[in-house]
Amino acid sequence: MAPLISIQNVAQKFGTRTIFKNVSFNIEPGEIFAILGGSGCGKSTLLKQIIGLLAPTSGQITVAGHSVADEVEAVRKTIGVMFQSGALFGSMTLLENVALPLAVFTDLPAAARNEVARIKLALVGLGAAAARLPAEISGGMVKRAAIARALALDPPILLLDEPSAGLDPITSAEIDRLILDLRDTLGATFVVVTHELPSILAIAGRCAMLDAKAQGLIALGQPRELQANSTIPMVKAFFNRETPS
Ligand SMILES: Nc1ncnc2c1ncn2[C@@H]1O[C@H](COP(=O)(O)OP(=O)(O)OP(=O)(O)O)[C@@H](O)[C@H]1O
Repeated sequence: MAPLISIQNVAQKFGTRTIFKNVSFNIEPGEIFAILGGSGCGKSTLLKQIIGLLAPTSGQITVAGHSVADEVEAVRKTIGVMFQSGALFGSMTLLENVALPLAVFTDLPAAARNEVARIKLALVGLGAAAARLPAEISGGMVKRAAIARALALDPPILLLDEPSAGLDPITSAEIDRLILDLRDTLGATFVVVTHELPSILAIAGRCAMLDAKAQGLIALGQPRELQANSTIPMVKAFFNRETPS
């Protein structure tokens, strides 16, 4: 099967500063793929490149067979994004937040948009909270609602930037469970940026680790395999919670 996302020899420079170079890996349909690495190594930059918000300095990215450089509109139709901040509109109910992409990108009438939004909220366990405002719900519920909004247009690929950030361990584990369930029920592919080791071990089939000092990829593989066998100090340190030697 062709890879769903193909990243080939990708580099990003800002001015004369290289963030990363020679980054290459594929993501297969149905995977939950984690992108890891310390602050500033370029995780969010790579997500922006995948959705065509930032053109790589060099290299090629294709998504579902479409070149991001040449066919960005086709690429965007295949991807739902949850940004790090969650970014729900505070003055809108959860139902209105989830229905918003349907109003912007489809010709569905309001009643149908609301019905789809209700279904997406039910999928993430928020069926009873449709009329609430973001300020009235917990941090975990905000993340769920943001995931529901990313699902609004039924994209085959979901990019989640730190879905567990700021959550307690139990709520974080509930978000992990939700991601696994959505992958299984929808057959969607997930690309998840995260720092949370328990989440990575719980959900990711494979992961890629970027490193600022190495200016690129330092590990690619199954998390438990990397945890057990990597000899790279930064990778060992991350997976075994040690100070790098
Ligand atoms: N548009 C830009 N112009 C200049 N520098 C940038 C730009 N965007 C990002 N950077 C720099 O590139 C580096 C990588 O940023 P990025 O946000 O991708 O890191 P990250 O791995 O997602 O970090 P974090 O875990 O802190 O979110 C950082 O040093 C950042 O300051």
